[in-house]
This record gives sequence, structure tokens and C-alpha cells, in this order.
Amino acid sequence: MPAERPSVSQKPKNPYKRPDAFTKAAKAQGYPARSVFKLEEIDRRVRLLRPGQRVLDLGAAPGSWSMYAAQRIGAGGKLLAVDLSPITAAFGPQATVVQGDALSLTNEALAQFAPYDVVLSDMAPATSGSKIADQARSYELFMRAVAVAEALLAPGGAFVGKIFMSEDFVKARDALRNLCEEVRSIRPEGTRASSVEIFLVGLKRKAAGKTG
Ligand SMILES: C[S@@+](CC[C@H](N)C(=O)[O-])C[C@H]1O[C@@H](n2cnc3c(N)ncnc32)[C@H](O)[C@@H]1O
Repeated sequence: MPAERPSVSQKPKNPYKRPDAFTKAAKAQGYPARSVFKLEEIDRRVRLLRPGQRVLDLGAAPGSWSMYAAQRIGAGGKLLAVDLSPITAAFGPQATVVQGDALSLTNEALAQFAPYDVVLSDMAPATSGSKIADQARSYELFMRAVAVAEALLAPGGAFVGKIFMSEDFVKARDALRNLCEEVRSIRPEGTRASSVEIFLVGLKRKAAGKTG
């Protein structure tokens, strides 16, 4: 099983106080970022990823989520990893990397392996120093990911998107409720205590014509 969480002896009693155990465990297992444990927890809780699936990963750099997803979908799956920044991590022959801005890339440019079984977005803005501006940008990235899912996610498919907590959270959750039968909000254990992020998980994408 990929991405083994920190062992009981490594893991602090309160991971929010000493989150470095997650960073060390990620590096020890060859993942570039501790964020892998967030996806691993979401996967474990909602049974997200399976062999043979087609996955779109938006905001994929430096590559931990894509590495994890590529292992879970195996050689029979397909993965498209997209980020503004270059991605140097290797995900295997089932993966293709696109460097670009998800806000301006067309849905066609993201459709290489569509329809997708899973759309992931861990996209986050570079922090600007303004909490309000960062929240607004995070909402924009989240809503773009939902729009991409609306265009490219298969009926029955699943969505995971990161958003910074703000007044817009309810609008974001409603947009996902419009798309998926079941919506959950998850704040994984590996999230830093100071972080304002939360993940909205949409399960069972509604069939076309059944949204709303
Ligand atoms: C928290 S990191 C993602 C970490 C990644 N999931 C991993 O496990 O390695 C957020 C990423 O979102 C990307 N990002 C932010 N805005 C973006 C945009 N408009 N289009 C594509 N990627 C974007 C950033 O470049 C950054 O690499």
C-alpha cells in the first residue's frame, strides 16, 4: 500500500503540534511533499482511487498526489497532472504532465484522458499577504476545478478540491452539491494547525441533466 502514514512511535500525540512527522515520513517514502498524507486519508475514508481509473490532478506540483494516484490506479490507469510550475517527479508511463494555468487552459486541453473517474484539485494561490485576496483566489481556483469536473468528470465519478475557509465556502459547497449526489468536507489529520484549508469531496457525479 503506498504512502504509509507515520508509525505510532513517530507520530506525535497531537500532529497539529508537531506536523514534521508527516514531512519526514513523506520524504522517507520518496514523496516530494507531506500533502500525500492528506490524499491518502481522503482515499482511505471515501474509497476514492482504484486500479484502472482515469484521474485529472490540478495543481499537481511538486507531485506527491500524482505519485500516490499513479500507484493506486496502476499501469492500466491514466493520469493527467497539471500545474503552473514545472513537475520533475516521475509518475510512470500512465501519466502525462501539462505545465500551464488551469484558469486559462481550455477544457479541451485538459480532456486528454476524459471522461475522468476522479478529478483532484489541490490548487492553492501563492500567499499574497492579504488574507481576503488569498481566500478569493482560492475560491476562484476551486470553482474552476468544479467547472472542469462539470465538463470532464464521468457520471458516478468523484471530485476532491481544496478551498481556503471563507464566507464563500457555502457557495463552493453548493456548487459541488449541484454536481454530485454526496458532498463531504474533510480536514485531514496531516493539515497544519495554522492552515485555513479544507477539502470538499464530491461523490457520485450526477448524470447529465440531473444536476441541481
Ligand atoms: C499545495 S500545492 C500542490 C501540492 C500537490 N498536490 C502535491 O501533492 O505535490 C498547490 C499547487 O497549486 C498550483 N497552482 C496554483 N494556481 C494554479 C493554477 N492557476 N493553475 C495550475 N496550478 C496552480 C501551484 O503552482 C502549486 O504547485
